[in-house]
Parts: sequence; C-alpha cells; structure tokens
Amino acid sequence: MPISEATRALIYDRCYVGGEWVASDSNESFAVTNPADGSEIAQVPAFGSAETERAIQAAHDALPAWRQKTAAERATILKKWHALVMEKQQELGELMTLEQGKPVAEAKGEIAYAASYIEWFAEEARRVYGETIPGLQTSQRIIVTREPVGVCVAITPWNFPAAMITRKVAPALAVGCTIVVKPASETPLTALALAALAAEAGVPAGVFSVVTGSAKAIGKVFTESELVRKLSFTGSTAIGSLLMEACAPSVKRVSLELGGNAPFLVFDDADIEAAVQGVMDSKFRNAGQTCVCANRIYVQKGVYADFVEKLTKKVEALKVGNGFDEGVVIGPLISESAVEKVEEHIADALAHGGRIVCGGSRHELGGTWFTPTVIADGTQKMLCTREETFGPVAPIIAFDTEEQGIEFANATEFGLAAYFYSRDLGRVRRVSEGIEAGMIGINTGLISNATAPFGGIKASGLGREGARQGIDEYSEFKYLCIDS
Ligand SMILES: NC(=O)C1=CN([C@@H]2O[C@H](COP(=O)(O)OP(=O)(O)OC[C@H]3O[C@@H](n4cnc5c(N)ncnc54)[C@H](OP(=O)(O)O)[C@@H]3O)[C@@H](O)[C@H]2O)C=CC1
Ligand SMILES: O=C(O)[C@H](O)CS(=O)(=O)O
Repeated sequence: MPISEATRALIYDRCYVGGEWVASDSNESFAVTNPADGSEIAQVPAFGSAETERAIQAAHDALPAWRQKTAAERATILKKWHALVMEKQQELGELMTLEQGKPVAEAKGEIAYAASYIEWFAEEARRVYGETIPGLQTSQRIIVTREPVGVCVAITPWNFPAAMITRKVAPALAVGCTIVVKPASETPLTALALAALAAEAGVPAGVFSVVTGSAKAIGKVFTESELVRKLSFTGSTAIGSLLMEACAPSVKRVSLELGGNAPFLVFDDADIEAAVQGVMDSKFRNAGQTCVCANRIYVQKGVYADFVEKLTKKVEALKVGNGFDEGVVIGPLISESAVEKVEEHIADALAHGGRIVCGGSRHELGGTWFTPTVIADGTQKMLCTREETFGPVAPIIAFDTEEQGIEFANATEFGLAAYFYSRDLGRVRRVSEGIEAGMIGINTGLISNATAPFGGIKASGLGREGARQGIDEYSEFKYLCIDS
C-alpha cells in the first residue's frame, strides 16, 4: 500500500531508549506486518533482558531531574506533545492502519482520542493537590503531600496502538514519573512514533522509552527490577493476572485494564432505533476488537423481532475492506487466530440454538476479513456469554423481566463495561445499580473519553485511567506530622 513520505518518515526501526534510537544487542529484529495483506512494513529490534535493564536504568537516572521540574514545566512539554501529535494526525492514522488494520478514519479518531489523554493530563499536572488536616495539639500540623510513584513500566495491547500508550504515559509524566513501555509486537510502530514526537516536544532522555521484543523476557525484567515501582498493563486477564503475581515479591503498584464481556440490554420501553445505533457504535468499532464492545445483546421479548430486523439491516450495510479504501468501516482482524476464535464462537452459538440472520462466515476478500454477523435466538449456554469474541459478531438473546435481564448481564466473571437502553427513570436507577461493571453506557454505546475514569471490576482489572483518578495511579501520598 503506497503511503505518503510524511507517514514513512514516522516509521522507526529502532527502539527509543535513554534518548537514543538503538538496535538489540544481538542485532536481531522481528517483522511488523500489515494485517490486510501480510506484507512487511518494517523490522523492529528483538530486545532481551540486558537491553530492558538499560532502559529501566535510563528511566531511573532521568527521574530526579524530571520530578524536580515544576508542574507547569511538565504541563508545557505535554501540551507541546499534544500539539505535535495532532499535527501528525493523518500520518499517525495511516501508520496505525498499516500495522493494525482499522480504517484510516477510525485510526485518525483514535489519534485524537489518544491526544486527548495528553491534553487532559497536561491540565491535571497542575492540580495534583495535597491537603492540611487540623493537628491534635496546638503545636502540631498535619500535611499530606503527593509525590510521583517513581520509575514505571507499561505493557500495552495491539487493538488501540496509540490510546493505550498515551493513557499511561501522559499521567505518569504529568506527575513526575518516568516510564518504559513495551507495546504489542503486532503494533509497535505507533508507539515508537509517539516517542519520537514526545522527544521533539522536549521530554528529556530517559523519561519515556519504548522497547520491543520478547514479551516474556521484557516482562520478567519489568516485574522483577527493584528500580521499578509500578506496572500498568492493558490486555487479557490471563496475562494481567500473571504480571500481577510476578510483581508481588517486590510489592509494585499495578494498574490492570483487562478483558471484558459487555452485556447490552434493550428494554421494551427503549427507543429501538437509538438502541440499534448504540449496538452499531459499540459492537462494530475496530471490527469488534475492543474490550468494551457489546459482546452479548439482550433484548426484552416484546421488542425482540423488531430489534433483530432493524439491526440486521444496518449490519448488512457495513462496508468491509482495506482500511485505506474510501467508506470502509470494517477492516481485517488482527490475525488468523483472531478469525478462528470468531468461527469457534459462531459454531458454538449455532450448536446452542442460535440462528444466523446475516454474515456468519469469512468475507469473500479472504485473509482475515470477516463478514459482520447477527445471530438470533441466542441462549445463555453460548460461549460468547462467557468469553469475549473480539470480532464483528452480534449474538442476540431474548429476556423476559427486568430482573432476568440484570441476572443475565451479571452472569460473567468480567465487569468492565455494560450498556442498556431504557427511557423509564426508575428502571434506569434500578438497572444501573444492579449491573456489576466499572462503566455503564445508558442510552449510548460510546463511553470512552479522557475525562471519565476508565476501568473495570472483578476479572476486568484494577484501577482507573483518565479522569482525576488517572493521576492517583501514578502518585503516592506522603503524610507530614510537624510539631513545633
Ligand atoms: N480493559 C482494557 O482496557 C483492554 C483489555 N484488552 C484485552 O486484551 C486482549 C486482547 O489484547 P491482546 O494483545 O491479545 O492481549 P495479550 O494479553 O495477549 O497481550 C497484551 C500485551 O501483553 C504482552 N504479553 C503477552 N504475554 C506476556 C507475558 N507473558 N509477559 C509479559 N507481557 C506479555 C503482549 O506482548 P506481545 O504482543 O509481544 O505478545 C502485549 O504487549 C483481550 O482480552 C482484550 O479484552 C485489550 C485492550 C484493552
Ligand atoms: O483496548 C481497548 O479496548 C480500549 O481500552 C477501549 S477504548 O478505551 O478505546 O474504548
């Protein structure tokens, strides 16, 4: 796929460590490929333990000077980074489409979303407030200050190659931490480009480094290094749990944004057209490869047939193709194994009473394209009610009463996002209080933004990203008891 020279200029085939672009010690590298056609975009270094140790050492060495800067100085640099990212929105969007597959328009949208975290935390940097508490004696004063956690590390997934980076790096830098990031091996180029723009914005050497290579080797150093005080991870629950366990011996702080299995309930008093649009917005974003997408759709019996008919019409109209082609909204899935998981979920759904209304198979384009699918007559026995599909499949299950809808929604180990449509105020109160999730969309399918605390409960993770809470993940309270 021909890309502009400006986009090509953002492709880095080295890791960014301590302010330098470096190869691996062995000079070994691995390919980053385009999911649309398997073509190689670039090679990036295959770092191991030694290189990773050096990146952490660089972060440790850079910490004193960075934390000594004033909040205003750090905010100024973050604002410059935000401006540079938005100036390169088109090029960064094209780079993301190349390595992740999502349509350029959607990729550019993610760049703006990613940049909004930088802007948000540039502002929050100047509002990391402490407090004073009345002392217990007249000569005593109690002061609570807030300090940066220290050297941080982050491991991020392939589905949002920009936003998952800035959602961690921006708050870390804002409060005075330094950070080393390992992006997913499928999509490292966006992270490397963001690091280059951060350097151009004035982020000093060692404050923000990006390493690529063996997840196991890098992860081992990240979790065992005594210099590292915090790990932030976004990805599957299985890996997040492993990393949390590995951090335990050195008592590191952890933030975990893990898997989801979002229920999407449509009650009989809902605006059906709006609910259909809400499913389209949530389910088919990034071809269903998001942790907050509607994974199972529950529709109250009285409106079930009408909802299935209306949703099917919109799903059949979705344009599938190469992310660089005009009007395409569904790009290729990230890998062959991702397609196989979708096929497994569809076969299981059919084996448990489901009926294909549209789609149901690989797209005629071949490769990892999958036809957007609606499954009706679903049941709670289906695998997709327990495991995230991570593909463009909308299974629809009928439910009877409000209580049954809440029961179905909560029948999962996960608790990241949930959605429901209702215009009855009492029902909105009861259902929003009854559903076990960290985030709930009420009459909307789109809930992700930098101003709100993003995160889950149960097996979906620990901590919050974005909002005021996002700073808390990278800061420590210090209690001063002064007697004079
Ligand atoms: N809650 C949230 O905000 C989000 C949750 N997710 C969840 O993540 C999953 C999809 O993303 P996916 O990338 O496949 O998830 P993975 O958990 O497989 O990978 C995520 C990251 O972890 C790294 N990794 C994998 N194994 C190890 C290991 N043993 N030690 C250290 N790092 C490791 C990967 O590196 P490498 O690429 O080199 O293998 C990648 O950078 C889904 O379950 C999705 O729901 C995804 C995004 C957001
Ligand atoms: O990786 C994901 O799925 C993201 O966290 C979802 S969002 O923040 O882009 O909505």
